[in-house]
Amino acid sequence: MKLNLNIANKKEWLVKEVPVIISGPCSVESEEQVLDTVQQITSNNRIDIIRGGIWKPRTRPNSFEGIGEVGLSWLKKAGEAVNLPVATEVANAEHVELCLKNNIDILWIGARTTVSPFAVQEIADALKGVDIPIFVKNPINPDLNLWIGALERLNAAGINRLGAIHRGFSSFDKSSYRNAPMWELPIELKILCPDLPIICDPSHIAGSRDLLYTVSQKALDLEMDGLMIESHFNPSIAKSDAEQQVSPDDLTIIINQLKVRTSGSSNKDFTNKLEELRAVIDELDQELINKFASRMDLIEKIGSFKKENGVTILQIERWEEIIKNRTFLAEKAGLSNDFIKKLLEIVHQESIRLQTKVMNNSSILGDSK
Ligand SMILES: C=C(O[C@@H]1C=C(C(=O)O)C=C[C@H]1O)C(=O)O
Repeated sequence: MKLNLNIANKKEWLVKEVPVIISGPCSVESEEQVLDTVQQITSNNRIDIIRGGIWKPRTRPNSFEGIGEVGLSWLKKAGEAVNLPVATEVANAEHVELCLKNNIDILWIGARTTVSPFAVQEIADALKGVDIPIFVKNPINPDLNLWIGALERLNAAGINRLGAIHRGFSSFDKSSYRNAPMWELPIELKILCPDLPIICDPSHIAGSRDLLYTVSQKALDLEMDGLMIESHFNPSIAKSDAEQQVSPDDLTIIINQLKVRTSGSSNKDFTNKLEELRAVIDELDQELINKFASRMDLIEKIGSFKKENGVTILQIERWEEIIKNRTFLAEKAGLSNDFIKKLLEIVHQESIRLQTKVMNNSSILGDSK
């Protein structure tokens, strides 16, 4: 099912050329810092929108919580100096009002605000009757409906220059990322609403400069419309997120390295070969489905035996044996360990679901096995 959002054509207001690049400091710190940064990053003529944080939601108190209202005019002036629109994050109605008073061109709702429907509704109400583009960052937890809900609330308030920003998700798992990308969520959003522009924020996903290029390139290969990359004229003295802000020179290097690929090609050799290969994939998928169906038939049979003999559904030893053996086989076949483990997990969940159905297929009035 597609989302029923009434949104303006992204090519008219935002995506003149892929990727749209939004850049600027994590936080506006001083009038000189924002102006210097903006002048230096725009010398490559590749920046479309200037960003700068004014109010910073910090996890713990006593770290830099943003310069506040005074920074709005510095941000706007810096944008005017390079003739580009400026964007900042809002978290409540007062922020919206101050941004509008200072002619900020674009607003975004941060990940910690998107999680709260009350906060999003307050912002949407403050925006009623205002024609301004708004981006919604994904909520910090991987809940697609919260993300969609925020977009719907803004759309219902009359905002139709809408976009989403993918900044990754908080996760307990230790990984090289600051926020797990979980690419499947923005992909699902894109499927549900193909017209919605999606911008990737590699700075918050990566959390460090060295991963910025890889994450940015992946976002473009997943057909995202643009990138929001934090930059600072001197990242080592930045008051917030110093490790993930990039210098103007490094920003240009990253942008120049990016490859923009197209979703199709008119080259006949390419399309013929692709069709051939896809026909083989279609057959293999059919085989996989048949095999899964046979496996699940057996699972149900085993379920009935277990039921007759009063044996539990979950058999940890057998399952551990399966994981050990199948990961060994998969590795020999050149498949990734992570892939096969995830696949087996889903298969096991389905086995348990089916056997639970078999076990419960009786009522207190009479066994219908
Ligand atoms: C099918 C069984 O039940 C469960 C499902 C399994 C499977 O999908 O292969 C394995 C072990 C059990 O946790 C079984 O006991 O063999």
